[in-house]
Amino acid sequence: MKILDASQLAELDQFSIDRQNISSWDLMERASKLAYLRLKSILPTSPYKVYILVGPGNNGGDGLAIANFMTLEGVDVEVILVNYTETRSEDNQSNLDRLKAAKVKIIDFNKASQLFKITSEDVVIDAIFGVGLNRSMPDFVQDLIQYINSVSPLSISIDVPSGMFLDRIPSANEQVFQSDYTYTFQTPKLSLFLPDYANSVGHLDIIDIGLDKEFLNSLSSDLTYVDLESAKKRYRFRSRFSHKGTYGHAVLVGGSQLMLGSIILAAKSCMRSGVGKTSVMMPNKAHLTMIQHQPEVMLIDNSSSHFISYHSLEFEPNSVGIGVGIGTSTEAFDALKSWLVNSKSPLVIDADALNLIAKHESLLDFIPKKSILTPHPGELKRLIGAWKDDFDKLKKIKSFSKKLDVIILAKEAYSLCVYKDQIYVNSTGNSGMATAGSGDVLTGLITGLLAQKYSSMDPAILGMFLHGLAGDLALKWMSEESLIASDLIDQLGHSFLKLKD
Ligand SMILES: NC(=O)C1=CN([C@@H]2O[C@H](COP(=O)(O)OP(=O)(O)OC[C@H]3O[C@@H](n4cnc5c(N)ncnc54)[C@H](OP(=O)(O)O)[C@@H]3O)[C@@H](O)[C@H]2O)[C@@H](O)CC1
Ligand SMILES: [K+]
Repeated sequence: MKILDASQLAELDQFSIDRQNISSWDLMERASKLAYLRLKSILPTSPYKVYILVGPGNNGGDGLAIANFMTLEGVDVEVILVNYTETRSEDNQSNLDRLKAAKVKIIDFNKASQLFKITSEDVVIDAIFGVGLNRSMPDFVQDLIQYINSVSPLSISIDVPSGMFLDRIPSANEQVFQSDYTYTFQTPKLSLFLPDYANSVGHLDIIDIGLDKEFLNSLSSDLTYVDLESAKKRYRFRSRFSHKGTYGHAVLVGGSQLMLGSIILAAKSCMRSGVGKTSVMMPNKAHLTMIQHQPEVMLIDNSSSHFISYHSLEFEPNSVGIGVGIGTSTEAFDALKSWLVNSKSPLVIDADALNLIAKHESLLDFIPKKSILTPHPGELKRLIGAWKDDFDKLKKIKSFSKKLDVIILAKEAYSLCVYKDQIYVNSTGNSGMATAGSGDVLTGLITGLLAQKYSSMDPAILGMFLHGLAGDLALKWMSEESLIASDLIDQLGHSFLKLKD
């Protein structure tokens, strides 16, 4: 699914209105009705009061329309008109007139107004600013948002939390509404996925309001939200007339004296990726353990019992994944260098291989083009340097990717797969996956997909999607707390099945 900017969203809006021969008011009514239906399912069962904070624009118009639906169903609603400008949009005005006629309680809230009192038992719907926010909010709106955040009622934002910009992170003294739920319309917005906005979005729902799909697809955007539909398009069905040679030979290189589990996890995950063959180079003291865990795996001669060895393959693998558990010793550095120098095709590079590259910049020159680097935030920082905020981070990742011609998969709550100017945001995954070994499973999976000749960014994009989906599927049987990396491997088969539904 494409991620659009504010002007594209307005264009899409207008096109859909014309094509469907409806008014903008009809579209607002449709969007608001759908948001209200979601809202209904999360409202408290005990008595509650709803405050709807409404700006003078179309986001406020949505809020007023929702107020109407709630009133019709007998909910105790109070509308607060947050008047940050005197210009009220036409649809906002029509909705306001309708509410006034229905005698709903409506209060004006201006620069000079006193803050009204709410409690944590109340429900607050935020329709102050939507995607139209284009400059710092006036102080009295900031104060209002700060107050509501401090009380922490059940909070729902319409389209985006007020104070969220689509193209920048607010400064330290700017407020952003902190929602428990955000109902965004039609297409997600990049800021909703960025860690700098983590406290503001809450549970995200993307509501299809029936805007024109054909026109949406025709809009050009470097930003994509990887949902099931877009993952399915990348998946390749297997042919009955295939053999193990069809699906490639993956090599995984990893492990060191005290870190041997990671390479075992990566190998097990790789075996579940659909790859034809998996060979592993790891310290020889754990060879037997590896085979006991996964007898399908083949071993590559490795003379050291503590470290990985140099590249000395007598065959050309279809992919190599290197780095998990290798440590940052001189031996690991030398071995890594030999793998980088001697590999003829892109590598999957993770964990300590990334730390070694960050520490020894001379290694950068040897990274094969189109390699996939999978840093977690700490590794990313060592690699590209500290960033000012998430937009600055994206800029730095893009320029690193362009400079080295590599794909960066930045592991986050919403992982980002970046190649040059293109950004793919993952939709799957959960907090239970923040656990040791989770990254090793991802490395194994991507290495296995890369061996199957999935083109360009597909191994990274599909790998990140399937990995997150495995985590989500695991939660059907267990809690986030109890999820461990091995559970992800167990669910990979179910993840693949979803792609075939
Ligand atoms: N796209 C869709 O599919 C649909 C969209 N819909 C809804 O419309 C929403 C977008 O509405 P919107 O364009 O009217 O903008 P909104 O966020 O209400 O802001 C209002 C105005 O405030 C102004 N302004 C900006 N910053 C300011 C500041 N700091 N201080 C003071 N003023 C400031 C700025 O005007 P300006 O002053 O720049 O001329 C801006 O226009 C969208 O989020 C969604 O909820 C749905 O109804 C249906 C389908
Ligand atoms: K809002």
